[in-house]
Parts: sequence; C-alpha cells; structure tokens
Amino acid sequence: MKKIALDLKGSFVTHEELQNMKPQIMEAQKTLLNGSGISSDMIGWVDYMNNYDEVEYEEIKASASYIINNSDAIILLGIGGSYLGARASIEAIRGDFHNELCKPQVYYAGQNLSGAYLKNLLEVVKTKKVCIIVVSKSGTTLETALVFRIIRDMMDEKYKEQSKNRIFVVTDEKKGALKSLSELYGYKAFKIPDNIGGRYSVITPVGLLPMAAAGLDTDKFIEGLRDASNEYQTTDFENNICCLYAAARNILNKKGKEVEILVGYEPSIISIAEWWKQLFGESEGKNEQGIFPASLNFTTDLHSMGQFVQEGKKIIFETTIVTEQPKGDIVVPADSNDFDKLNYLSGRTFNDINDKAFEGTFMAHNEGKVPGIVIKVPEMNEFYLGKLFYFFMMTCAISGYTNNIDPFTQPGVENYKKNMFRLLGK
Ligand SMILES: O=P(O)(O)OC[C@H]1O[C@H](O)[C@H](O)[C@@H](O)[C@@H]1O
Repeated sequence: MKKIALDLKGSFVTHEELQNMKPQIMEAQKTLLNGSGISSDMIGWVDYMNNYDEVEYEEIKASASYIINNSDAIILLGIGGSYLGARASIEAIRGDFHNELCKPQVYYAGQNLSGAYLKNLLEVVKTKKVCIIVVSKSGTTLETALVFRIIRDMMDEKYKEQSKNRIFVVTDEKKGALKSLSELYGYKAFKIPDNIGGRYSVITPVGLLPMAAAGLDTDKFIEGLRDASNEYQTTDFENNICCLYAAARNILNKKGKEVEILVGYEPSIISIAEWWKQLFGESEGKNEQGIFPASLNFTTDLHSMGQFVQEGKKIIFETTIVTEQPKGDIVVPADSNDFDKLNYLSGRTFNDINDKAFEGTFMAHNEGKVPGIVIKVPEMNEFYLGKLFYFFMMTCAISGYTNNIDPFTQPGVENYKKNMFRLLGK
C-alpha cells in the first residue's frame, strides 16, 4: 500500500536545520502522546479510531441508510469544525458537480447568517424529499441554532409528525440546547466526545454521519485513520512525516515566512483547505504568534494571485497537495486546422498537462524564493482522506506544543460574539 509522502526538496530547509529542530519536535510529540501537555483532556482524537463506540457506529450506518433511502437531499447544519470536515470529505470523494451527479444531494446551512442564502436554500429544497443533520458540539452556536429553528419549522410543515424521523443530531452527550431539543422532539442523536474539540472532530460522528449519508465508505475512512495512528505515532523523526512537516513549518516561520498557502490542482479539494485553515488558524493563532493559513486553487488562482506569490513580499511558503491519481481524465484531440495552435498538446491528457503546470509553477515559485513543501496523496479515496486528516491534526498539535501554544482552545473567537450579542440586545 502506497503511503502519503512528504517532499521537502524545494522547501529550502536543510538537513542540518531539521536535525537542530528535532529535539524540540520530539519533545512536543512525547508531550502529546503521553498526555502531559496543556489541555491534554482534549486529545481524545489521537486514539479515537481504536476505541470508538461500535454500537453507535452501527447506528450511524443504519441512520445513513435511512437517509439514503428516503431523501433526494440532505441539509447539513453546522459551522467551523461541525461541518468543514464533512464537506471536505464529500467534495473530495464524490468529486466536482457531485450534487448533479450523485444522490442524495448535499446542501449546507447554519454556517452563515445570510437571510438571502437561507431563503434560496428553502426554495431549492421545496420539492425535494429532505433529511436534516444538525451538528453542534455546544448546541448554542448562533448561526446553526437560529437556522435550525427555520429548518425545523419547514420540516414540521412538510412532514408533520413524521418530521422527527428525518432529523438527526450530533452534539454533546449530556448537555446543551441541541441535546435538550433532541430529547424533547425525539430526534436520533449521536455524541461528540467531551475530549475532542470541533476542529479535530471530523473522525467522530460529526464527520462519519454526513459522510455515510452521502454514500462514502466510512469503514475505509476509519481504516485510514487506524493506519495513520500506527504510522504517525512513531518516534522515528526521519520517518514520521508529521514531525518533519511540523519541523519544516517552524523552521520556515523562524526565517520570516508568516503565511502558509495550501495549494491544490484539483477543485474538488478546495474544501480540504477550508478545513485545514480552521485547524491551523484556531490552533496556532495565539499569543501574537502563529503562521497565517491561507489557500489557493491552482491553476485558477495563478491568474489572479500568482503574481503576489511569485514577486510579492517574501512572507509566503507554499504547501501543495498533489493527488497522484485524479478521478478522471480527457485526452486532447487533434484538430485538422490547428487554428488555436494547440496541436502540440494532441494526444496528451489534461491530467498530464495539469502535472506539468504544477512542476512549472513549483519551479517558478522556488526561483522566486518561495519555499515549497509537497504532500503527495496516492488517491483521494476514503482511506487516504482519513490518513490525510490525521496527518494534519497530528502535525498541528505537535506544532502547537513546540511553540508552547495550546492547540486545543480558541479563546479569541469569543470576542466578536460578545459584541454581536450585546448589539443584538441579548
Ligand atoms: O460545534 P459548535 O459548538 O456549534 O461550534 C462550531 C464552531 O464554532 C466556534 O465558534 C469555534 O470557533 C469553532 O472551533 C467551532 O468548531
């Protein structure tokens, strides 16, 4: 079985620099794995795949089958860690245009406060058979809770007393408004473990239920997570890509690289970058420290942001996710006239051309003094996606501990909420 590979050749990080960083990284890894670090009550994700509730997992699969058999569309309500991982998985696995090509369709809500978005969504699902998955660890997040009020009314009007069979909840096991609502109305509820925070929760029912309901193979996903937990917990620095990636990022940051852009050449992985941004942004952006996580979608964004990456302020390093076996391909045909002068590409495939675009871009950015890290994923299937999520989570936690930052809290997020609630007269 091929592994996910990390290539640091274009990173401008030397072997010596990595060796110098090694003791700190290994100390951080040890702190994480033996549970002696700050917020160690939030490291349940490290071994969750080896001790999850198997009865609950069977119920997730049963609920997913019900959803698949009884709906044209799912609406997934949640924000931040309560929807980004599921969205990233569904898009990466089902691929571009999946809502036109696959059933059930998947729509998202409760991730913004836009009245226009919600009104349009209600219009879109009006004539469809719908099931709802609501995810909120706290059960009190304004966006999700408020939108759920509207969606609940819609479901009650549409399905009357049957409505409760079509609403599934993922929330805290014991507390919170969503838990109380699920008990009051009889919604099927799944639990988010206390010791796993939102941005590390894609591996729990938070990700598993929507993934399974969208037809993804969650057994394979869990298999990938297990494989990752074996491979990435090794204390062999040189053979642990989480430790190497954490070390390289820190070295680059110390050299003045303040921004990491996560880049891909497949549009279906754009949401993986959205998930990744929350993971690293909320974990590392503290005490006036942290690398700003940004993302670009190539080649599209080369025509808008490529200029800045190439010649702008030298604060960026670029991490590219290469999908080694994209899900489809098209051969460029020959054209007898060749008016567009593209016959030099006849017989080649789009994926081959896309690869060359990557190689050319990587070289150009390197020449423009932009360090490049490459993460090679053999295939975007459930197995490797599980590994990829775990790889990033592990790297992130190690990075945080390396810099004496708590990678499991997000106290700064509360400030805007306080102002908003005051302005709303709460
Ligand atoms: O799952 P919830 O409690 O609704 O939280 C959803 C999200 O909202 C918050 O404000 C946090 O910053 C995120 O870390 C969290 O993932």
